[in-house]
Amino acid sequence: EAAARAELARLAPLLARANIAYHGEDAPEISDAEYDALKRRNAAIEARFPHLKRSDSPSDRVGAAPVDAFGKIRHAVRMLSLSNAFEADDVVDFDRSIRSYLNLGADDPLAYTAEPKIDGLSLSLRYENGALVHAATRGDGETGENVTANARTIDEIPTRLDDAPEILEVRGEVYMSHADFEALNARQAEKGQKTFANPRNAAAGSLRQLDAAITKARPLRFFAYAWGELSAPLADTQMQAIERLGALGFSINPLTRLCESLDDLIAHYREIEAQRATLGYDIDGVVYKVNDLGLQQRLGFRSTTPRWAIAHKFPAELAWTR
Ligand SMILES: NC(=O)n1nc(-c2ccco2)nc1N
Repeated sequence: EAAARAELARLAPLLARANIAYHGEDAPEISDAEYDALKRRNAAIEARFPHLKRSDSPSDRVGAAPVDAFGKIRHAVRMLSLSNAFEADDVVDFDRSIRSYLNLGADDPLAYTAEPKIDGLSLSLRYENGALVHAATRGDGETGENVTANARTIDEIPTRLDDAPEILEVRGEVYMSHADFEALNARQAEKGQKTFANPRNAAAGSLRQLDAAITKARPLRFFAYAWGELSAPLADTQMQAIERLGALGFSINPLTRLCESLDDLIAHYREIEAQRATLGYDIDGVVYKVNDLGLQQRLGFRSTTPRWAIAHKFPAELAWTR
């Protein structure tokens, strides 16, 4: 017990600093895999000794507090992170927990979508009557940074939509391709300016610029995969909603698939993993979501993650090796 208390006391500041570096200065000190492992360790101790959970526990935090330099935007619908699955057994547990929550039998049909988990930074885009009114980073999940001028410079982010619901918040990932990342670092080095550790940091550092002209000069991409506030439903299922976002003009990841069974999910995970090295951009897993939006509604959210989705991560790559 005393050892557990001491370990939690050691982990809290370590994870807090790693969190700021990862989300704040866009230059992490420890790898994602180490960060994930420390968070798992912390959660395991808290599960074993619930009364020892600290008030500054990293388990309750999503993302990082927005920095003041940007204006702040309060998300109408919280932007959450995803719980992680590392082994196939975690995926079986995920499906089982959903079936028990919904009183579904083991053999009742339950479809999921499987989408590549883009390793970039989350962005929320608010459209009113088809016009982009603001763009915000995730921040701490409740409040993000206003990066509207920056988002407008990204080609794959439409500033006007036809046939959209009056209020439509689209969520997705801003990312940079490997080729664009290498070329940017070469230009940065030539100019004697800082180079980036990996494409995610390059994307975050390029989007979170107070001078949008700098963002405009950076090769940023965007995949849409979720939504926030809606004045009318996009569709009845996750798959149809994604297709509707595509029809509205957003880039949708072509590896997104509807899976009718767990075996389909795992098969598609392996399919995406097999293509990982040739995609030309970083992914760090596959996101499974319950396809029926009525069931998603019933499943709802835990404190920081949806019950209806999980991120099935790939084994960590030893270092950023490309
Ligand atoms: N990062 C990423 O690619 N994500 N993240 C979600 C997500 C997070 C919460 C709801 O959906 N979905 C995908 N494809």
